Amino acid sequence: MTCLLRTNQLTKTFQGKEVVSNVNMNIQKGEIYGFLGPNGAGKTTIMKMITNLVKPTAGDIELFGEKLTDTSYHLLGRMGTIIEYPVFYDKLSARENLELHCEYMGYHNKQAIDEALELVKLTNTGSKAVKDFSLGMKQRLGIARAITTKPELLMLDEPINGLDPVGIKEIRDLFKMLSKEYGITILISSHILGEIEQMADTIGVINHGKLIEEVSMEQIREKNTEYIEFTTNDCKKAAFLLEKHLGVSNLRVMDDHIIRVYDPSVPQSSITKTLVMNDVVIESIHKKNSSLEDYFLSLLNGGGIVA
Ligand SMILES: Nc1ncnc2c1ncn2[C@@H]1O[C@H](COP(=O)(O)OP(=O)(O)OP(=O)(O)O)[C@@H](O)[C@H]1O
Repeated sequence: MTCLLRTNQLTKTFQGKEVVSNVNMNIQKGEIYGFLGPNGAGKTTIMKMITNLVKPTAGDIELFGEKLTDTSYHLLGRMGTIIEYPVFYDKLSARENLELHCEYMGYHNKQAIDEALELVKLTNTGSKAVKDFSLGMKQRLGIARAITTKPELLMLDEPINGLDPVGIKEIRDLFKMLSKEYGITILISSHILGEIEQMADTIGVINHGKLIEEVSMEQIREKNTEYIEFTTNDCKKAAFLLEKHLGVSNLRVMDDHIIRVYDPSVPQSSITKTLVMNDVVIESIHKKNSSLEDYFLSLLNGGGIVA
């Protein structure tokens, strides 16, 4: 696989505070890379450095195999971006905004504007001024603008903000289509883990400015395990009984009342029977699957994957 975007020890300090620390990211050509992290983790700052809007304090960025410098306009022209909320000429229509953008980018292909508007379902907005668009329509127009010039890399900072569930599904399908059919590489940040889970090939997890994990979804799915979770009044006694009577060693006490058993050979009925016969109350018991959310939370809490 070819690496389309790579950062080497990328670091940014604002007023003496390091907000991005030695980040080494690797985005392969053709993949959808999901960038996950809580508010303030540093995602937007990294994206701004990749588009030359913010200058790194240290480290560097390689785009399309070339080092990014202050004058790398030819590299930036091969990217489509939405960073923070897209800004438009408010009094102009969707089409007029895209025409201006194409002119600015030196991209002369009127048909591409029709195609982009069609892809984001904004063909029937006519002469309506963008100031009268809903937030979701503006987000869709931002995506149209980012894809009009047929970029090789699309970089989208929280692009589904403001969209309703139907809109989110449409945009998710659009990204997948752009990736599969047009071979566009996509870097997308989102707080909505389920969205990333359904779209991304690779995820990069960032917390406090550090990239704490870069892993393929395939690897995460392989690590995904079934477990039995139960709520009880006495975790300590329950854990002791399960170990003594059923030989369970792979369990995790989640809090004062919740235990997870990661042992596929132990049936749920044996757990219930053992605990009830020894006067431990079970308030609820379920079979569950560890999801990306569990994985993400365990990383952010400083642990490894639960398994
Ligand atoms: N221009 C700036 N001057 C000073 N501090 C800044 C500046 N831009 C960002 N920061 C700080 O850098 C940190 C990272 O912010 P950033 O916007 O990159 O995070 P984020 O992961 O994109 O979060 P969010 O999802 O909330 O946008 C935050 O603590 C933020 O306050």
